[in-house]
Amino acid sequence: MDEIPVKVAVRIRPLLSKEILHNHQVCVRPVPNTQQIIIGKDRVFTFDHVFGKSSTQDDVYSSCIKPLLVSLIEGYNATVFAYGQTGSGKTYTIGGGHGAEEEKGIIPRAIQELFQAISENHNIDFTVKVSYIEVYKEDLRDLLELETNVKDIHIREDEKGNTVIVGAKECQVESADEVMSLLEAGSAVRHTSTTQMNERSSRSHAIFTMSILQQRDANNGATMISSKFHFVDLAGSERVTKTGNTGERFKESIQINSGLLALGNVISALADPKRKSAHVPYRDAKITRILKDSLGGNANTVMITCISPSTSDFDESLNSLKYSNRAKNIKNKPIVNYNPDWDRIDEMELEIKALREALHNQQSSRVSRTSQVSQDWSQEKNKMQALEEQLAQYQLECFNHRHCTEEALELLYELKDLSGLTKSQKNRLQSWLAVAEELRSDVKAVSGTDSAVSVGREEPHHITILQLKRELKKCQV
Ligand SMILES: Nc1ncnc2c1ncn2[C@@H]1O[C@H](COP(=O)(O)OP(=O)(O)OP(=O)(O)O)[C@@H](O)[C@H]1O
Repeated sequence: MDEIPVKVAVRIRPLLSKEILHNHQVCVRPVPNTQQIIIGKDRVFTFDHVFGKSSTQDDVYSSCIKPLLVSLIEGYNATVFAYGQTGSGKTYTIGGGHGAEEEKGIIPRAIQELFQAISENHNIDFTVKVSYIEVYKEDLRDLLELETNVKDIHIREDEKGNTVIVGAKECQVESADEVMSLLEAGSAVRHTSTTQMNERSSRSHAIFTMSILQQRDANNGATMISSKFHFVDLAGSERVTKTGNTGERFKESIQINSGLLALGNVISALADPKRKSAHVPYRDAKITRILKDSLGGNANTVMITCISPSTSDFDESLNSLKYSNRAKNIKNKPIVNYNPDWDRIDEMELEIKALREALHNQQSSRVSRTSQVSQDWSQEKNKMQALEEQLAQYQLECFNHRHCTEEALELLYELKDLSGLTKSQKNRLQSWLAVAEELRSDVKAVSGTDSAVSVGREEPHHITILQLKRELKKCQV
């Protein structure tokens, strides 16, 4: 598997009218007939492509993107990402679908060319799908389906380690016009706002993806090939002091800068010549997770660094050039993606796994609630049982008392009939009989009617339990 370096292009935009008005000077320019750029008096950098202020959209597309589109159709994944300070020309270069024909950026041109190639390749059956998401303050938003909850869009890795975004809408498209309307609709709802540095500043990282599936003639070898082209318009790096951002814009700046810092750390780790097994901090931000395959992975990648020519932006431009200079050392290993069904199955498996996890979490919270209820219920049941036993015990004691009283009474009556008792004995016997009679009527009052007792003579506590159980059932209903 060949290693191919990430290609880095630098584009210098022209001075804007307001900069000309304020008499800004130019501090950076291309060195004629080379791929070099000079900033300040003598800082020179070399890149794969350098585009000066009069470069056209077509120049950038033809040199940087056309080869990627060719490789896309061959089955390789491709990525182009625009990096640079706020207001340096990233969105202009990537192109959100607006503007006159010659002003159209990379995406509209790639769409046009892809459908041109499809119409010329009659023996290949193409299926094209597009998705469009943004990373806004570390949340993923579906720009083609705004109703989708941000929590339902996830970045996952399939078993081969490829990055997949699950949960975002993928629209199957049949024509360039159809893709253009989706691109325009998505770009219109992207987070943008006016800042001191840019009238229409992108406040999010946007990722427009075209996925193509090709079914080729079986005689030509592989039957199915799939590939993806990511077009990434990063939010611009910004100095909070310079932008004067406050409130919500300030919070956005912090998130934007920390995402770009994470990207810088990934680039540094990958570009370090001493790196062999060193950790690459892809997981530090959503944007670096999304770009994992494109930086050090299996895609053909082009980074386009946009810079402002103005002396007032000297520091930012120099930083961008240093950042991009490092990125040149990143090596990717592009591969052709055969049998996309497997990839689709992997994606579906990941989706199922995510759904299973969600279901499991839901179930376990329900189980814990149910187990609390059943715990309470079993405590109540135990209490009832203890009460039942206690009552049965009382009932039994009561029965014994009554039994003793009855026997005592019988004996006393027998004694009463005996002759030869002294008067005082007769008197004592009489008073015992009175006490015993009284006791019997008390016990009767407590233990119920005679009939109940007569049945209960055998097993009085069972009757109580049965009654209690009936009462219990009534309570349970
Ligand atoms: N090569 C160019 N030729 C002419 N105008 C340009 C060029 N590049 C950028 N501009 C103009 O500069 C302004 C800022 O450009 P753009 O919005 O693309 O910057 P950005 O880098 O995307 O900014 P942010 O990060 O704030 O979104 C726009 O008015 C755009 O039309």
